Amino acid sequence: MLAARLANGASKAGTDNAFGDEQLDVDLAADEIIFQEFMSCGAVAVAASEEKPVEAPMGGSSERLYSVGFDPLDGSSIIDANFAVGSIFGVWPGDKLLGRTGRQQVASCMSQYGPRTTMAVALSAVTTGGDAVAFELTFQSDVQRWVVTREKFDIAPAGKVFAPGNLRATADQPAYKRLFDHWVDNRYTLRYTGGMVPDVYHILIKNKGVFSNVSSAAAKAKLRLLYECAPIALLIEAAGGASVMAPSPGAASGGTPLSVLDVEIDNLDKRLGLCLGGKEEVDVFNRFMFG
Ligand SMILES: O=P(O)(O)OC[C@H]1O[C@](O)(COP(=O)(O)O)[C@@H](O)[C@@H]1O
Repeated sequence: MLAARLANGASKAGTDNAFGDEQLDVDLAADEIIFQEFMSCGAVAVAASEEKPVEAPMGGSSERLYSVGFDPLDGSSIIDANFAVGSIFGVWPGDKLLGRTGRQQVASCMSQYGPRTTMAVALSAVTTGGDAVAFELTFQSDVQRWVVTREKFDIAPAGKVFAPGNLRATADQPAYKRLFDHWVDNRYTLRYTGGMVPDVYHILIKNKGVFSNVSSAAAKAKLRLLYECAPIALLIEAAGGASVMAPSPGAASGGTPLSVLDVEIDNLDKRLGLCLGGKEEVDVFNRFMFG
C-alpha cells in the first residue's frame, strides 16, 4: 500500500498542510512511515515535520530521549520529473523543539534517493565532545546494511560551483542580482536541480561550491529553519564550511551576518533565506548581501 503510494511519485493528495502548501501523496506516505518508525523506536519524545508542523508526542521511554524536526520528502517540485530527492532530519536532546537553535542539535542527516541510496550524517561537537564531524553512509541493498563510504566530508574554502535558488528574487532584490552576475562573470559552474538535498549533496561530494536561496518582497522565502535549514547547516559547518541567514527583504544594508545555527526556532514554520558552502564563498555572499 505505502510502496504503491511511494511509487506513484507525484500524484496530488488533494490536501494542503497547515500552511496551505499543496501536499503530494508521496509526501504524506513518507511522513507516515517516518512517524511510525519514531513511535516504535522508543528513543523519540516529540517530532514535527514539514507536513505536520506541530510537536507531536512519540511516546519514547528510553533513558535518553530526543526530539526530531524533519522534512519527509524534500524536492516535491521535482519528483514528478524523477530527479533525485531526499529526506532531512535534525535531532535535538530532550523533549522540545520550539525555542531551540540549530547549534543545540546532537546530530543531523540528509538521505538522498538517487542512483544510490546514501546519507550524509553530522555529529555535532555536543555529541563528539570535540570537533563536529560529517560523513557518508551508503545503503547496500544486497546485504540490507548501511556502510560508511566516506569517513569525512571536507569542504574547501573556495570553489567556483554555484546553486542559486529562488532566482525570481533577483527581479526585486538588486544585491542578489549583483551577486548572480558576479558568479556568472567569474565563470562559476552552475549545478542546480531545484532540490535542496541533491544541490547540497553535490557540494559535500565535490568538496566545494555554494548554495543560496534568497527571498525578496515578491519572491517569499520557502525554506524552513527547523526541517531543512538548521539540519543542513550543521552538516555543512561540520564539514568545514559555513552558513549564513540571508537578510530579510527590505532589510537595510550593513546588517551583521548570523550563522543559520544561531537563529532561534521561535516558530515551527519559520522560513528564511540562506547561503551555505565554502567559507570564502559565503564571505563573498556576505559582501554582496550585507555590504
Ligand atoms: O524553485 P526555487 O525557488 O529555486 O526553490 C527550490 C527549493 O525549494 C524546495 O524544493 C523546497 O522543498 P520542498 O520540496 O520540501 O517543499 C527545495 O528543495 C529547493 O532548494
